Amino acid sequence: MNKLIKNLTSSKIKHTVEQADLYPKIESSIREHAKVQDDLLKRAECVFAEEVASQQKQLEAAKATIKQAVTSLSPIDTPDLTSQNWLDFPFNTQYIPNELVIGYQELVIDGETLKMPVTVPFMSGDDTYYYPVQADSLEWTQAALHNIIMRLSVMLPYGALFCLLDPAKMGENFPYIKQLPFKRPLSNDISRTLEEVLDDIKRIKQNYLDNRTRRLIDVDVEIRGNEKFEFIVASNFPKGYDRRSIELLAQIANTGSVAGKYVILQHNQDIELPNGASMEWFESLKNIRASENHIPAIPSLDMYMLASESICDETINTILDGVAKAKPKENKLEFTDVTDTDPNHWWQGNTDHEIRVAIGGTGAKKDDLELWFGESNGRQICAHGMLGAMTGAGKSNLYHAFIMGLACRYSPDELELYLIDGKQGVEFKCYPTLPHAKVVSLNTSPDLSRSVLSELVEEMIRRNELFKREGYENLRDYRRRTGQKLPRVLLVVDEYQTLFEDDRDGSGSDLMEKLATQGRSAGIHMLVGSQRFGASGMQNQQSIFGNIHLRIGMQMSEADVTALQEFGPNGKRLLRACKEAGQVVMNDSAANDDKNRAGRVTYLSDELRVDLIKQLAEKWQQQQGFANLHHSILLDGSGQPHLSENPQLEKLFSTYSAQPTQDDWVEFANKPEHEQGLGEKEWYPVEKPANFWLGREMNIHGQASIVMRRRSNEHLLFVGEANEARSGMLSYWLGQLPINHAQNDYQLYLLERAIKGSPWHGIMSRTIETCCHSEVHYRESVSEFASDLGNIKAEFERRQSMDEEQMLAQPTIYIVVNEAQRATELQQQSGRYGVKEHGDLGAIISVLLEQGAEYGIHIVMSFDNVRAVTKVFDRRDIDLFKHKIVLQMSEDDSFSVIKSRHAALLQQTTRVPVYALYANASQNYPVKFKPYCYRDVEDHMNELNLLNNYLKSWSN
Ligand SMILES: Nc1ncnc2c1ncn2[C@@H]1O[C@H](COP(=O)(O)OP(=O)(O)OP(=O)(O)O)[C@@H](O)[C@H]1O
Repeated sequence: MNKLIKNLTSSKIKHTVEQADLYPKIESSIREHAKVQDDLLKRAECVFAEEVASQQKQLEAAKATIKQAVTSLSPIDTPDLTSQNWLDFPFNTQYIPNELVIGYQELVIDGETLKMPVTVPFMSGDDTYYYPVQADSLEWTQAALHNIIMRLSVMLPYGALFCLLDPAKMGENFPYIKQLPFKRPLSNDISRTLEEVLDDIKRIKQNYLDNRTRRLIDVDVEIRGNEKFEFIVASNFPKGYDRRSIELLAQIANTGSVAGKYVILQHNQDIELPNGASMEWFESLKNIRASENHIPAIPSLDMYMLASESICDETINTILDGVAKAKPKENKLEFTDVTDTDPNHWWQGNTDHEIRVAIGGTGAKKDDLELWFGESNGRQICAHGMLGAMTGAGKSNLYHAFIMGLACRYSPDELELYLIDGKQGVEFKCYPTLPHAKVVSLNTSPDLSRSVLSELVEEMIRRNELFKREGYENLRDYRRRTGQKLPRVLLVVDEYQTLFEDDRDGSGSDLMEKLATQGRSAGIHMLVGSQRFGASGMQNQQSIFGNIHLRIGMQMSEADVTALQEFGPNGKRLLRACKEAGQVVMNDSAANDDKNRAGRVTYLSDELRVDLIKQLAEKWQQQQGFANLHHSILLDGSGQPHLSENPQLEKLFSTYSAQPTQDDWVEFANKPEHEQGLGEKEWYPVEKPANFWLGREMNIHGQASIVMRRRSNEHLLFVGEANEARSGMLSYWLGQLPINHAQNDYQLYLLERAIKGSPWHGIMSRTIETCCHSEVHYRESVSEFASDLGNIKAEFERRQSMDEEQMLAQPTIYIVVNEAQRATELQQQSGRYGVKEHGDLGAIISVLLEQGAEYGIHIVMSFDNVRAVTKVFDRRDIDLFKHKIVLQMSEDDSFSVIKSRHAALLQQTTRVPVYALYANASQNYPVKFKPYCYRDVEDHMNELNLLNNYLKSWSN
């Protein structure tokens, strides 16, 4: 610039432009220009200095960040495992190692050397790795393997399974192998071990993976459950490997990562591969030390990678002790993940062609495992199902998830449930108030379970006849064309083998076959469960199983899986993998082994179940405008029945608001039992029939009752030791007199001989005081009773001369003797020729037994033993009791009272519940039932009060 000015001001140029008068202008422009340039330079210098300062600042900040990052690395990312305090590490979280630390880089910052972790991509892709090793690097690469194994143990304390291969030194290179909580057992033949790994890969692919979920790592943890990731680590490969085992290992390396199996090799390149084997077989194997695998922390800094530091035994022990104590977090798939529990969204389903609900998930989805019965839209049929699972496998929970899922989806007029628990089962005890539950049976005896099936078979026949009559093919057709909401029925039987126990005539198999083959068209489906699929004693197995299209298996013993016929090889492989409660394999295409679906059932807690049942019950009650909550028919095999639970009694009082007329009684008696009537066709008012409920029969509707009429020998005899049953039955019999007779329509003469001070004394008087309002003659002394009998005899003689019309107007007379064994005055005495003869009282009773009933005079006697009966009556007299109720007794006694040994078999297996037998002279077979028993005063009073309240409702 100065040079330019100098030139311009030289004399020569000055002279040239002087005349033009330009010089001053040029000079001022140049000076101005020079000044601008100077300013610019100064400003540039200034800006540069600022930028340098800012960059310096950034560099310092970056250094601080790096320092901070390195010093606050979490223990799982720290390159040096030995430097950590593993004693305090919680080992309670799973960290999926998408990036695995395999060593460190050193970075010097301000004179301080920092160790930066070096990572490789790991479980996120198909990466498998090898350490290339020559003889001199064998040792440090072995240390690197230990580091990786320990780091994976820390990261996946209950999710890592190790398969540590060291065939040449037989495991010596992994001295801590025993301490690892999860390791694959190794067989002497390495190929066999590797084949097992490959089998496992197949199983996992089948079990969890599909188009949507391609890798185990992507499967929901709730569904994956305790399925582990496996790390196959081979030391000093290929020493000790033959061609086959290398081929298998390569196959695992190439295909295993999707199934969570990852291979890491220490490849000793000084050892030649066996003939024909090639490292090329390992398609995705990467050199772990090659820098392209690493994600360097600061790419622009050229740093040297060092291997992991060797890890000391103490650290290994501490880590493995911690891992051994690690408890997996419970990964439950919750019922609420799958089912909408908002009552406003319930009951949207329609059961025209099927019932279907999700009970869990198979893979990435939580709700794609469905159970269904009916005909799917594609016309696939699934009539019935069978569930096999060992105890603890989650069978009960599956029933609950299914039942409650259905109950939320379908309203009670779309679906009815019959739920039968096994012999000792009370799993379904929460369901009586579920509005869908029609029958709930607990502690179900074989007889009882068969009777429920029998009821369903009858329902099936009724339905199929209805469809046929009205010209419809099946339930779907009927519902669609008539718009009638006839509900589908689902029968669930837990421990279904009970059906075939003590089943001499094969009726259990028969009933099951009928339902299996014809139930579907009537919309009746069964889900039966047991520990095994088959059941001993089951007949017609082929025909039954042919209609069980759905098979559900849960965890089972190895032997049971092997013996299974209901699943093919694929299904069995999946079943073997069911290692936890809730894991399930389903196949809804009977024997098609390609249709297996494996997954996990949702978990439904007891509290939630009870709460949902309550809400469902309330919703139904509101919707129907019922005064009371719904109550299903509850059968309990273990307890005695209560009169207050008798649905026929309830029906009688709810139907008639006053004492029923003769016509009402005919109507009620003729009504079938499934409509809560008596199912009694022979009910003629001229015979003044009276019905007495004495207990519950071993079937759904059957209430054990006797009808006493004005016909010959209509008398009642109770015999047996069980006092609570005899006293119970007799007292409730007494309580029912006013149900059958209006006031003044009957007279009761009762001799009570129960021992004063015993628990049985006072039962009858209490009943009479509470319930009987008619003419009652209660006696405890035989002499008073004797005079009553004298009067009755006179009345009997009076009635003998009456015509039918007059007779009908006479009240019925009941003569009752309780604890008759203690009324010795009734006993026969040896006569003059050693022949036994009736005394005065016995003679009257004998006459009345023979002829009294036609004249409306009935005798009811209760004895605690058969010997006492035979002391009062001879064989002929005993036969004059048309109705006999006997309790457990010896065979001889049973023969002498009911002419069969059935009463000797009543309490064959248990003392409770108490059973009784009703032998009716005009029926061939005695009927077993559970009698109403006397338990204690409070219970007795409650029952009597209820009865009295009913009776009062008639007199108001
Ligand atoms: N789907 C599930 N998810 C998680 N845990 C479950 C699941 N199902 C069951 N369990 C757990 O397993 C335990 C046993 O389940 P469940 O009572 O249903 O088994 P079970 O096969 O009916 O056994 P048992 O025959 O002995 O009654 C339950 O207490 C529950 O904690």
